[in-house]
Amino acid sequence: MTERAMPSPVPVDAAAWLRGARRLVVKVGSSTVVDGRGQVRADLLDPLCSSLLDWVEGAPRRGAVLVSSGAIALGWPRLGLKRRPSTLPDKQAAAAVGQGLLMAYYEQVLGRRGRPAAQVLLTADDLRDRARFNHAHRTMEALLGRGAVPVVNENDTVAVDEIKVGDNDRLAAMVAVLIQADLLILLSDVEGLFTADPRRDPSARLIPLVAHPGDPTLGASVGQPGPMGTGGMRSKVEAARMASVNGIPTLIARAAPDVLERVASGEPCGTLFLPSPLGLRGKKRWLAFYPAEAGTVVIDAGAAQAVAQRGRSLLASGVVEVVGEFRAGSVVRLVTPAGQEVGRGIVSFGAEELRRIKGRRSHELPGLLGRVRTSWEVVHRDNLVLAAATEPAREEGA
Ligand SMILES: Nc1ncnc2c1ncn2[C@@H]1O[C@H](COP(=O)(O)OP(=O)(O)O)[C@@H](O)[C@H]1O
Ligand SMILES: N[C@@H](CCC(=O)OP(=O)(O)O)C(=O)O
Repeated sequence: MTERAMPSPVPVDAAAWLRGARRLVVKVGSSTVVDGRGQVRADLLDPLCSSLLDWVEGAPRRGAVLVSSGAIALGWPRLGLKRRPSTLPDKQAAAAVGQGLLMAYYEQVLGRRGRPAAQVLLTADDLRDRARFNHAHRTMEALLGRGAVPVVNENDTVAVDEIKVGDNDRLAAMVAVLIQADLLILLSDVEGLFTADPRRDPSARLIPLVAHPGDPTLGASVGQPGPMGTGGMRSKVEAARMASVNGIPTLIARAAPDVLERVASGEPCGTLFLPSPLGLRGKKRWLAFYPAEAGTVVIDAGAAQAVAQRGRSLLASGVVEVVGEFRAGSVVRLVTPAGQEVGRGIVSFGAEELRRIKGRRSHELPGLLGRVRTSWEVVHRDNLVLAAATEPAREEGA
């Protein structure tokens, strides 16, 4: 776990990010939304929603998205179940009941301020496909442009493992990328990221600032989620990493009624994860989040260095092995022979062709494939994002 000072002029207090933000994503976990009796925690959420709208109305062209968990926790008592369900059909049934209750609450509380609450239910498939991602983006823009508050949750009723994002922390990071948010706030039942699970270790200390979210040792100390939570602190750290790679800072803080005011006033609270100075843009943002890779391309040390450190495209001469079956245009993982992930990218050749040309020089390729092309890059650098582990080397010099 690292607590390094940030050497650059990037703001290291959440207040500056919040003040300057135009787009904000706030995620509330199940324990924030639902009490032990299966009721909405209106005492907490009413003021929280109200301060969110105060922030939106505090400057022109601001918009906020709420990512809200709680459908299952609200739904199972209403469905007459004795305890939180453990089977998928029961969880899905509970979510179907609870999601309606959740939206009824948000419509009422946001409606008091004249703001429509817009239910947006997403699965990983909606963000995996570039065309669907763009549709979702346009819908969000339309909602924000008209002053609605999108209330996002995973589409639990239909989501099975293959199409699940899996937890709402990651979903919130994906939504932050989708709307090009300036700040992601993950609210939970804990002050922020600690050096150890504070429920188990009383000596655990709060980490106020994470300057390098890509640091692989970060998260080594995280324990299990709380009784209502799904992903726990691990998924929050992962979400913060995703956001950081995409140039978005993340604050993890305790969900208090006045938490946004406290952040805005500059009071130190929570853990702030700084964005990577090499924040991705456009297609690369999407690519970094593309959850399913169609195959793996093993590349040699020279190619890994060219791609990761010199910002070059991947050429056939650097390809050592091709794993899996995929078509041209698929997303593949690039790894070294030792298995270290270099990045992911959109490949210009199908697996079968790539096997024929691996290790060969560009001038040999027309003869091998029996056709000519204007470019022979296997993965063009514009279609490539580096793995978090390879980012810091470039960040230092940036
Ligand atoms: N290193 C850590 N720092 C902070 N919290 C941790 C850590 N390890 C485990 N936790 C636990 O993670 C819980 C928050 O995650 P979770 O229960 O999933 O919340 P939510 O429902 O808000 O998403 C906290 O209650 C805390 O006990
Ligand atoms: N989609 C689920 C929540 C999933 C989830 O990630 O929950 P949490 O860890 O409490 O944010 C629901 O609405 O019940």
